[in-house]
Amino acid sequence: MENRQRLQKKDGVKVPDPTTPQTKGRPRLLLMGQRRSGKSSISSVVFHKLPPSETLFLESTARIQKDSLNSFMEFQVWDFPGQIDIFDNPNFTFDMDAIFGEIGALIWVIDAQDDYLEAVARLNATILHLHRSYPHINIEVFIHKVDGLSDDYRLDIQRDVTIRIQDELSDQGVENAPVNFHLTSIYNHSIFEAFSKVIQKLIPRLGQLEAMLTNLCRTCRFEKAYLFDVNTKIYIATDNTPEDMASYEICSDYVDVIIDFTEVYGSWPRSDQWRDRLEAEPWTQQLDDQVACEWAESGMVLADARRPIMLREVDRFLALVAIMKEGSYDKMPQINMNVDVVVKGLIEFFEITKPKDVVGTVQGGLVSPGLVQG
Ligand SMILES: Nc1nc2c(ncn2[C@@H]2O[C@H](COP(=O)(O)OP(=O)(O)OP(=O)(O)O)[C@@H](O)[C@H]2O)c(=O)[nH]1
Repeated sequence: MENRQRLQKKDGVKVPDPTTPQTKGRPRLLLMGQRRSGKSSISSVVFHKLPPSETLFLESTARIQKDSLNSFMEFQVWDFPGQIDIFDNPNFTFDMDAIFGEIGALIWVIDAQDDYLEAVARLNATILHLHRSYPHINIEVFIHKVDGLSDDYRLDIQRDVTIRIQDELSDQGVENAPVNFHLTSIYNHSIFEAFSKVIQKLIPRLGQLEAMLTNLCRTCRFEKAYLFDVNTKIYIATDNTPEDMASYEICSDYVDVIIDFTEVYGSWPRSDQWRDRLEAEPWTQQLDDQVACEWAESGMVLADARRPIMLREVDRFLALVAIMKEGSYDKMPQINMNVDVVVKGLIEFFEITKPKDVVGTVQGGLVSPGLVQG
């Protein structure tokens, strides 16, 4: 404790206190890397919706910044000051258990527009330190600021960084360390895509979520379905069809539009005339029965490909967004029924996979959604 206070006075560095109650039991994402590599910008853009151009005015981080995020799952993001090397600090010995004990992932940010050799050397030293005591920590390397670089050059840098790390680790006798690489920029969707991959590894029984979405895509003839965390636009799961950045981008932009729209207009009353039309042929059902969700539901058709996109709110954090095939609008009642079943399954999934001390004892298993074949 004395050490901690001394360091705080000396360097202005706030050392994490392992006894702080709000930090217990939540997976933690640590953002580390050299000064000015872009850590605070990433955290501000992804978790606080800061427009990327405004990161130019961010000040250098002097203390460890801890953010607690109450989302579909509670987790923390710790942003480390670039000038501090926690493994080689003459002023203070850090409490490694307090930092790395409950970690979900270590995100190491490398500025691809700068000379990255020192950053790679520090990352290597960090992996070697961690490997001894915490061999299971996922290390996610964000090769960052790739927006100004050509596609070929990006891949060259990724190859070079990967080789430098793998060579050093194998020279030190460390094989199969869990290190993954992502090319990122705050100026496009790549940073959200990379965070999606990182967060997905923290979700227990992710395979079950993916199976639900795959099943939904098959029965409703969807091209692609995503489960979004609406506040961050991170996708928590998708179906098993190949990854497609363009689909993710359009669905993510759609989430933005709906959120903005809902914030401005909230829910709106429908006129009797409009209601009568919606309840007539071919739907022939009360509108309240057709609208499967009271909160937010939306559909839109892309003019170019005539592919509808649908969005359905799952709870206040999550939304299901899917790209349908051409002509799917004719089958909307059936699709709505299936989506409804999956939404219920998703709600149940998150109830069951919550930490036991939050929900108490859980009995029974997941409901296997009974979908109606299209
Ligand atoms: N071109 C480009 N610039 C970026 C990107 N991300 C961050 N930057 C810029 O990089 C600079 C440094 O960003 P910071 O987020 O302050 O860096 P940091 O790693 O938190 O720095 P310290 O707090 O000193 O450790 C800012 O001017 C950002 O605008 C990116 O994806 N592309």
